[in-house]
Amino acid sequence: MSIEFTKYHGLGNDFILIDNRFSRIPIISSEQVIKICDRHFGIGADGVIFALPGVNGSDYTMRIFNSDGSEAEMCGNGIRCLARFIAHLELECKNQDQYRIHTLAGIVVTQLMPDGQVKVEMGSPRLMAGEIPTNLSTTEKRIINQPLRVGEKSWNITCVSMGNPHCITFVNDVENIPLEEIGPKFEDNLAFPQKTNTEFVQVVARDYLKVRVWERGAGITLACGTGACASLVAGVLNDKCDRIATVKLPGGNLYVEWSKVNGQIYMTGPATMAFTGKLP
Ligand SMILES: N[C@@H](CCC[C@H](N)C(=O)O)C(=O)O
Repeated sequence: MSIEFTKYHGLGNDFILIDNRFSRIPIISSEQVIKICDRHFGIGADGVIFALPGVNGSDYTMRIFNSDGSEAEMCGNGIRCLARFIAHLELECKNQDQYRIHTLAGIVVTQLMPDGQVKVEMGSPRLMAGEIPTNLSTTEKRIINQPLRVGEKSWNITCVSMGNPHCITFVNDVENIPLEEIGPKFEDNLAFPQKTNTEFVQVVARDYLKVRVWERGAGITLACGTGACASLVAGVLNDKCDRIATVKLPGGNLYVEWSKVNGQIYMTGPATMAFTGKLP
């Protein structure tokens, strides 16, 4: 039986989406994920996303696997793509523009906007060292602007979990960061028992951040939704930015807000279908 897939991207962060609504177990294995994500011998993608049936009152469940076959708890660009994919699958059955999606990081609510963008209620950031998780410690148990030795130098880092781990460091010129060289050293640093995503953030203005990302399990990507949210949170915690900002990534812009009223993070951005196909 060949399996149909649809390729989507959110600002160039690209995913293979699979309709898994009729089984509670992903219908392809981690080994197959690695194969189909390969950009030379496969379809090519930063990850694979499965749309599974909902649990506990949610409409659907999202499972996301990175291109190295590891499973992640959450994916910001991916969940926007999933919302569009679900709307496409449901066409003519339902006329819904909001979905409650169960993820390994909890329930996330997506809203299809009239202009084609997708707004996502991402939940609240988690800041305690054990929630990241990191084995770094401070008296107040949050890791904000703390030194960490990575490679040849000491970096001041802030740790934020958006359900998945993020390590954020502020730099003067994000274009000058040797991402390929330093990214893996952050990802595999012993301070992060479940590895980490890493964001290098240049504050251009209090409402404008320029970010480059090294993703756990995927390497350099053109954008990272959870990374954009984590960068804004780190910016607020370090008093470098406001609670609403445009986050410019190599693939384009995301709009992120950390609500003072309910502590939720809202992220808005595009989700684009590229093509469909069948796995052999
Ligand atoms: N690109 C994603 C995050 C995907 C998962 C990440 N690599 C991890 O392992 O946590 C996003 O847009 O958030």
